[in-house]
Amino acid sequence: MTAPEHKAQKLAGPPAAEALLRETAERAAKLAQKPHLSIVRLGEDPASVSYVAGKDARAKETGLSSTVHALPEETTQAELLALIRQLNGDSSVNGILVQLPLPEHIDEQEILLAIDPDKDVDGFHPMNVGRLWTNHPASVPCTPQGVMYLLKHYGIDPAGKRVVIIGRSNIVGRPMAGLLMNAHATVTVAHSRTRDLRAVTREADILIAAIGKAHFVTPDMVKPGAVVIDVGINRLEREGKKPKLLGDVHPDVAQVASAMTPVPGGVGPMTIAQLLGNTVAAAEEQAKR
Ligand SMILES: Nc1nc2c(c(=O)[nH]1)N[C@@H](CN(C=O)c1ccc(C(=O)N[C@@H](CCC(=O)O)C(=O)O)cc1)CN2
Repeated sequence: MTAPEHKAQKLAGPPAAEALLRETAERAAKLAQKPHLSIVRLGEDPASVSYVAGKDARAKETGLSSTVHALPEETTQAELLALIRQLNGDSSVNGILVQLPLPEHIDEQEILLAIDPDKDVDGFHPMNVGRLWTNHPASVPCTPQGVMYLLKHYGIDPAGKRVVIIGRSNIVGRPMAGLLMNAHATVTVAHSRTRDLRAVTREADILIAAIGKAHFVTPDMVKPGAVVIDVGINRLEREGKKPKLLGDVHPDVAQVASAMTPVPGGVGPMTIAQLLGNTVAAAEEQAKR
């Protein structure tokens, strides 16, 4: 007789995202003014078009108002800066988000720096990055903050655990490390120059993959019983069909892990829910003034 194969618990994103959206809607309803989110998008990249449409629709369903500024690809740096300054000065706007990636001719850092830190609902402004790293977080990037919510939703406490994050991007890896350190985890950030990556990842009680390479994490890289969080969304283009979405983690890892997020339907839905949470939090702070 063969032993039954171990299958990890599925950490599904939608129930956690719905819980966060319900809390966010309740908080929004308590404010005298509907919180307003301004979303800026340049060009017609299909993924960005779809994410921005999702943000706009979810905002309205959650009792916020939102405006999408869909600008042509060839918008200049000066024109984009002028729009951001106008939104900074508009007291009816509580949150500003510039969808990434931006076209190559735009200096992304200058744009993110121009957003009023109090309206920076993406948490990308250096002021908000500093607040996170000094353990006084204000606005925190939506995907890592969403991962923290997801872990809590499923009763997974990172305190005292060994956490390995693969990837050091400003959107996920770095802020994820800050949040987990603030939550009392022992954190390692691995990346393309890490030596003997497999030995490092096998130390993890919680392994977070945010590399952007389809099925990069294989079962031999995972300690049996670890929790695995897959932040990757890799689009596999297919002739005449919608692109297939693949995570950074190979599905066979479910035979080794105790719990694992799927792709799609894992971390992805948390990003938009957390963005709306950040927008309501910004509106609450602004209402105190
Ligand atoms: N200004 C920002 N730009 C980008 C961010 C961000 O947080 N701020 N993150 C990503 C993209 N992103 C939101 O913008 C995002 C990614 C994934 C999802 C999501 O719901 N994914 C679903 C699958 C959706 C699909 O079919 O494509 C899932 O994983 O289940 C939402 C938002 C880069 N840019």
